[in-house]
Amino acid sequence: MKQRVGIGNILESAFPPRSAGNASEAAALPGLSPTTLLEAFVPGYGAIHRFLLFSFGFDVTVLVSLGVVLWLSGRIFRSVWTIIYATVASNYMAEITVSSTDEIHAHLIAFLAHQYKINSSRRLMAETPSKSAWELDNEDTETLETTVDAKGNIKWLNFSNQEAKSQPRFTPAIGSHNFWHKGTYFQLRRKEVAMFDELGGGGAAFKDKELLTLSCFGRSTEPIKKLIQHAKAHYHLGHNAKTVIKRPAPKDMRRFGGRGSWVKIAERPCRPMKTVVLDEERKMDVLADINEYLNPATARWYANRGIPYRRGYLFYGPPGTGKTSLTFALAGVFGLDIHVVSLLEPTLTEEELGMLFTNLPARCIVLLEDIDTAGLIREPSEGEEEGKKEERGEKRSEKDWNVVDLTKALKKANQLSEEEKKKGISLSGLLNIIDGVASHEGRVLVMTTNHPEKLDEALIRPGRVDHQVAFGNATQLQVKELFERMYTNDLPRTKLIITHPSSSSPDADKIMNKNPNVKVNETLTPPLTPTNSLANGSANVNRAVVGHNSKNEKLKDEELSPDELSEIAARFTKQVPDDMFSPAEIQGFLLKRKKDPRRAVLEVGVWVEGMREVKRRGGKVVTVQ
Ligand SMILES: Nc1ncnc2c1ncn2[C@@H]1O[C@H](COP(=O)(O)OP(=O)(O)OP(=O)(O)O)[C@@H](O)[C@H]1O
Repeated sequence: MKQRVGIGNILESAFPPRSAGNASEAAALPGLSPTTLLEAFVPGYGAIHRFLLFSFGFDVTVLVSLGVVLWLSGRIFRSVWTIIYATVASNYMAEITVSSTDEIHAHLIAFLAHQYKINSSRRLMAETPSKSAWELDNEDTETLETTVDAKGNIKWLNFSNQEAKSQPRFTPAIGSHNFWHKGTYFQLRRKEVAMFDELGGGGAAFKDKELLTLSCFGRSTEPIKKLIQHAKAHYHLGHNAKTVIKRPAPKDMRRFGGRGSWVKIAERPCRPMKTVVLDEERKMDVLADINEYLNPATARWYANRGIPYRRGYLFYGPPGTGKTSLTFALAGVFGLDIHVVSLLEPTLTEEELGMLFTNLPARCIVLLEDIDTAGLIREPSEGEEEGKKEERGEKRSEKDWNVVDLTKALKKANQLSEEEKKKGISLSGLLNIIDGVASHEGRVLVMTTNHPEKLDEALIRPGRVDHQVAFGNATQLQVKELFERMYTNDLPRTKLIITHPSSSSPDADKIMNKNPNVKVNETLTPPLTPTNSLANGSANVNRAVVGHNSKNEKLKDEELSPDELSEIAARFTKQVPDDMFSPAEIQGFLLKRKKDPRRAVLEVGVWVEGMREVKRRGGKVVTVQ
């Protein structure tokens, strides 16, 4: 019979168990000693034990027993701790949970990412933050320059490694974390939960949602509320001089309702009101009107008189005359977010639009751009429909119907309903949402259009549109203003760098208090492409960068005094006819000569003639730029 030969067997035969006759051994290893127990559970343990005992005089059982005792104690301690913690947590701890569908979640995560205490945690999650050009500009420590080598080759700016240089953001990983804040000990639990989410069309799927639970000792949630408030303030601190633009969240997120129905799509520096070239009186009218409306006392005034607290504005005029620009400047002045809605979005239904309006913040601007192209459909009344049929000669008696007609009619009805479905929002639906009984109060609604004459009367009746502002092509005065604004010397670029609360200066609160740990860093205005230095390089390079015109080379990048600028602006303005070009067109012309006002003066005559010709022909492709 074949015998199994293993290491255990070999050791067994080499170190057989002592005979029971050995009295001292028997006393040391009684029937239920740890060694016999281990022998029962671990095959071959006895032989190993004897080998180590005989060879090195080392009783491994002592070590193993110690390990088992420690492991058992650990288990017992953990179980006891869990029970104690659960008892303490349920009786002596307060907690607040935040869902990732709410913006507070983002505020808290951003705050915790900044918290040096969390940063020192051993379990972090690395995220690639998406940053806008403005944020990158604020963070750039070095100012890039375009340089020219000895051979006259231009070294253009290159951003190929910008992704590599960008700093990841570290946030607390999924799990538990502890930290101190303002003398309070907090526990943070971050976890993902799968939610059963019904999708449109009868489908369903599991969706991940994150829950953030903050807890602290004590029966009051006050410290957590303060922490959340602090996180919110911290988040908004960097956004004070920014205008936040939001749009409806994707369809499956909108379903949860709440403030998560809107998502931030952009955040840009506030547009100063003075950069919008518009008749000063008209501008002041709008500003005063909105200022009056937003005053908290006005809400009471409206309520006392039973007037719905809503205000609508219609900005109308040709393309590129500043309708959107004024909306952004207004948002900056009043510190409001802009909620942009496109009524052409195919997935947006009337109910959803209504829900989106009910989830607007108390004060905000809602922007409905190009309302005339929004494809709003006015449901025809029965009379109108009959009339149309008669016009088309479609009216006939019931007897006239045959099977072919019937099939055609059914097919058409199906197609129509598909089209209707795609259109999504009807005029009556929109009217209801704007000022129906359940519609939101407190918002500023701005509708823009290039064709006010195409709008339905009902849409712009007082109550829906309370203030209309006309925009037109630039007057000569406005042309001068645009010119002067383009060539006014920039003030030194002032960068506000909020220093990251580091371990040496850990107090993030200093940022929140009015004694901020804020470093104001003055740097020069961004460098110009070195056209002057290029002039010393090869003639080819010079032409490539400078573009054309060599006559005014010596005048480039020259700083103009206010008097000189005003004089050049007057010469420029004289050549631009009143009310012919939109501010956007003039801005486009000037932008191509943004470092060279005198060149703009020299070339504007040719440009005006060329553009006049293009407009006369009704063409779209410009021959002069
Ligand atoms: N009145 C203005 N003052 C200053 N800049 C203007 C003015 N009008 C237009 N611009 C400039 O022209 C560009 C387009 O302007 P804007 O989007 O505000 O025009 P709009 O009237 O909303 O156009 P559209 O009807 O096509 O939406 C912007 O870069 C803006 O700076």
